[in-house]
Amino acid sequence: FCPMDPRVGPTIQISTPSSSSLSTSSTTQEHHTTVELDSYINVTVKLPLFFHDSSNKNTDDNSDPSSSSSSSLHSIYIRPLLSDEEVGMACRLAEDYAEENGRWDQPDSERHESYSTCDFPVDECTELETFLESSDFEQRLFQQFSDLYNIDVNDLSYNDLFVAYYQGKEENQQQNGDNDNEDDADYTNSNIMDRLELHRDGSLLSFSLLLNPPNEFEGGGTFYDALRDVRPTFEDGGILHPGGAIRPNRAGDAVLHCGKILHGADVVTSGRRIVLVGFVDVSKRCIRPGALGNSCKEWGRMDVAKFRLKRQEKKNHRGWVLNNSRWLKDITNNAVVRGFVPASSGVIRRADPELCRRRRLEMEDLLLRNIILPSDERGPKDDEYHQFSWDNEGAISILDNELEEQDRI
Ligand SMILES: O=C(O)CCC(=O)C(=O)O
Ligand SMILES: [Fe+2]
Repeated sequence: FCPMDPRVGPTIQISTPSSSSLSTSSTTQEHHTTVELDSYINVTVKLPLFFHDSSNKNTDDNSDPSSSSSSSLHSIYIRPLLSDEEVGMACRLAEDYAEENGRWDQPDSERHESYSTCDFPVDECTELETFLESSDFEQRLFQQFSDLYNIDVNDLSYNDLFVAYYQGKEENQQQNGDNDNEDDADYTNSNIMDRLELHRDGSLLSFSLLLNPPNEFEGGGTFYDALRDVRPTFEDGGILHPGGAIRPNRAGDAVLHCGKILHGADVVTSGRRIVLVGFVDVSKRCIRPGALGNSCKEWGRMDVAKFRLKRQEKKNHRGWVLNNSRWLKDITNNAVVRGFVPASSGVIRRADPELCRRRRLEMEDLLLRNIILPSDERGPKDDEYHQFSWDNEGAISILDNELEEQDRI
């Protein structure tokens, strides 16, 4: 066993939810969701570990016990959150609203500046918002997050909740079939998205809940860089796919994950995929100060390496001829002294995509081990405004604050 080997298989658990964790029956509600959800399966996919701390062989040294093992954030959880009946209703309400208002025709770059998606926020559509409220959706979701990550529901809050739409490029072409200019790729492909590139969310926790039936599209799902080389096994219920995509096999199932895990939406090759996506913030009292800032600095370094290589490549030459004749007049014809400096191999080496990916995954692994403080290290439960006194804690926590203002990074 080598902890550095990303090909270590995932730990996948399948179980039916315990009625205590997901009971949706409520005597106070007029509608009846009963415990239908309990009959659906749960799947948990654990990310391989990438970080191997060779300097910390001494197990007596407990200077940073939090970084010594994987945490609940290393797992991706597929959980039923809406019943068949509920998800059918939610999907219809979302579709009607989006169609009437043209909300899925192009990415909304005002709401999500980087990595825009074709979407609309739930609070824009009163019918859907009211329906989700009447179904106690938030309570169900937060309870699920709370159970999975050991965070009090009072420490969770929505940062964003929206319905996103992906569509295969083929469908776009058919829809625009009256256009007979085949060269006009922009027109035939339209602005509708078929995927979302790898990114991290601004929120610590995220989910995407499939609203339409999985037989309405091919491809799609949420994919994770850390699962790229993990081989699916028959035990995963057909949910994990080669390349690292997780595709729930029933509408109403949600994929819950830490938003800081590098992920994206896999290409929808045909049909349309509608998902309810949420970014969920965790109060600062539960977060280790500086943890996110440190990881971002490392990830930034990888981006800089890539950028430097691109710049070097643009120069389009293989090196620099030294001109030492000004200083070494007597031996100007000596080729050794004249010299030739090749374009920096260090720049090429540091920007190697696999090396950068490995380093990014190591930092991600460390972040997942560290970012949530153990319950006994969390500050007092306080009113929300207490969060903002953080600026006193120095530059790194200010960096954390700035990062939190972004929706996707
Ligand atoms: O579509 C998905 O499953 C993932 C979407 C996502 O990552 C996002 O909207 O930030
Ligand atoms: Fe995301």
